[in-house]
Amino acid sequence: MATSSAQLVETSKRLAAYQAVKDYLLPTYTRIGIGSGSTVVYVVEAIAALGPVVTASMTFYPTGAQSEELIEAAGLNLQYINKLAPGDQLDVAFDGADEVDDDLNLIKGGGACLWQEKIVATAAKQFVCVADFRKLSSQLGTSWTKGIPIEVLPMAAPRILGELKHLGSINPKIREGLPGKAGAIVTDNGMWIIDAPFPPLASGKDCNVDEGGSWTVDALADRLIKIPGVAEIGLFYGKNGLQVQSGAQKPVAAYFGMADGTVKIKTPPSTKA
Ligand SMILES: O=C[C@H](O)[C@H](O)[C@H](O)COP(=O)(O)O
Repeated sequence: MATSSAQLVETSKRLAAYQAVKDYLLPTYTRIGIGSGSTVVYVVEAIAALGPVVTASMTFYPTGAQSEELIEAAGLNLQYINKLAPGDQLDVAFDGADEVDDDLNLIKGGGACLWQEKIVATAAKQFVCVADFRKLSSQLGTSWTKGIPIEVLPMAAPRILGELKHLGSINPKIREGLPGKAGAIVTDNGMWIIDAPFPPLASGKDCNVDEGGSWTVDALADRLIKIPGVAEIGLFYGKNGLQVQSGAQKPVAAYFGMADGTVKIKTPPSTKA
């Protein structure tokens, strides 16, 4: 029987997740971050498959209601990031992405989780991204064209939409809830999501938007996060994950399940900070 494209995507997610867990979950680790989305389901499956001999000494930190349920349903030990002592770190965190560029900048938040994801990813010594082949991209905004997800305080949403248009976003919109349910989608944190499409974002620090050019990831992210009422943005950017232990928003590695059954692993250049 021919494999449907939906099956191919699921198989790819699974491949990436199992390989990432094999490479990055050491049996000595005790604190592990678990992100959100459909690819992370396979991360939890791969971890649970290791059995209690390996996982009983581990504690798992979710990034929202979905991953909390995943952890509990798999019989893994659940703990919350607010219980992590100041200065303590997770050994590793796994999470998905909506788009990944050549420098491992990410767009996240397609499933309305991003704020807690950023807190958990940056609390980890190593953040590892898992995805399928559709997420590979040379520039953010090329394959994920729905816009950058931005988590906002509801009362500030109209003003933020105006600011985003001013910065060059093309038709930013408040994300609607489920079909048949009127009103905006509400995040795990009681916020709304605005999806803000921008032309494809170059990587790096130089910004020439004032001369009619386009934004770079870092320049746009630095502007968006400063808009009053913005709680967090779905751009994971800045120093690469090999440069800083904990605090990095970018992964130390991104795993992509490919359509041909292989796994492509992208890592950042190991340049000094
Ligand atoms: O809001 C959702 C999260 O950022 C997800 O990690 C992201 O959307 C990728 O999800 P999926 O693995 O379902 O493609």
